[in-house]
Amino acid sequence: MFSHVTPENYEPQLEEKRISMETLFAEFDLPKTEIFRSEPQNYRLRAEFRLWHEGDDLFFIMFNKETKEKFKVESFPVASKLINRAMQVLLNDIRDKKVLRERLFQVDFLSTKSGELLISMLYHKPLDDEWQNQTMALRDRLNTQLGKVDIVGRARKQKVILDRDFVDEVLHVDGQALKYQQVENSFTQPNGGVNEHMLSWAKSVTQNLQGDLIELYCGNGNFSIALADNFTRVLGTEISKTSVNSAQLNIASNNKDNIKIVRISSEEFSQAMNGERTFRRLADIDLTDYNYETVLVDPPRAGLDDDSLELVSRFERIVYISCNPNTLKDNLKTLSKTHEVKNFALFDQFPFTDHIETGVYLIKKTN
Ligand SMILES: C[S@@+](CC[C@H](N)C(=O)[O-])C[C@H]1O[C@@H](n2cnc3c(N)ncnc32)[C@H](O)[C@@H]1O
Repeated sequence: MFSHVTPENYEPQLEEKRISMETLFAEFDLPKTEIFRSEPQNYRLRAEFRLWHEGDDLFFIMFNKETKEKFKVESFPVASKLINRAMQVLLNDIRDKKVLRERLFQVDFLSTKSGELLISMLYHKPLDDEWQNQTMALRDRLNTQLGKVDIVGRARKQKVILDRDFVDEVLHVDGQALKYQQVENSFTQPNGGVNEHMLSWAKSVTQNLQGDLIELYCGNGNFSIALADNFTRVLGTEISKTSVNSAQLNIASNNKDNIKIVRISSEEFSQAMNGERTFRRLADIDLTDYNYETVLVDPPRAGLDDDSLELVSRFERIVYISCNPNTLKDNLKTLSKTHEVKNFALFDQFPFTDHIETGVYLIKKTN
């Protein structure tokens, strides 16, 4: 199923993406596409598998997107080496342990470049003390074989954390080591190496801008922290409580004192900026005090809603990180009326899939 995921096939698939992007965006006056490569294999830091039980045996399975048929996954070449090792060690360990394997239907792995691993085990049964005792022993065995491993158990209305439900990642950006807490089940960029390229690219396009940075969809502060030194202040906004909590922690652990993060949706933030509504969550922040020249957006696949798009179009400079070329194209139709694209980058965050990550830097037209 994954025989095409080889170093030899890497460049041709990337070239296909470059051509498809340049065709899709042909109507815009774009600069040359900057290309940022991934490792051809073992680049994905998170992976989720269903479990298949057959008599006394159990396997990881995935489903064929076209035929919907299940297939057995013994190794997953796009996932990190640590995840591949953990897949085997975990199954071999729990295969003969009734309490651990019974009614286990999914396992999620979250690994880091820094060598940590969090395993989430999802069950169709309540998790009792016996399960917890056996899982602690499992965690200790995995620790001796795999390094720093944590396990979280999930069942209906239940989440059991043994020690931690997060990993600590370290990303290297232009010679700086940046620390990020990444919590189970919250958004993190899946390809750590390409994420480092994205952060470095965003740093380079915003170098020497000064002023303040307003950021929509800031997640755990991935860009906020990497870009903080380029700006006087950073104001990040994000809807997920878990990600906002991580962002606050990450600001402290990276010793940044010029970043504020607010838990607010981009739609609500646009309303606050337009003076249409006031929010208690923004009570400590004087929105009139910020310099609104540079904005960074990294929206989900749906792209920017109309109000956020309108808000963003008021800024002099826009950094737009996109994981969906089609919604990016729609949004660019509006933004290119007022802004010119200065940089256009393809980040190969998802090799051997149809997904394409893009970075666009725009500045306001002078007329
Ligand atoms: C593609 S992720 C980017 C996160 C972050 N910039 C990063 O690099 O890790 C999109 C983020 O938008 C958040 N989000 C989704 N819908 C939102 C909304 N309506 N308003 C604000 N944030 C939203 C998600 O929780 C997620 O953290």
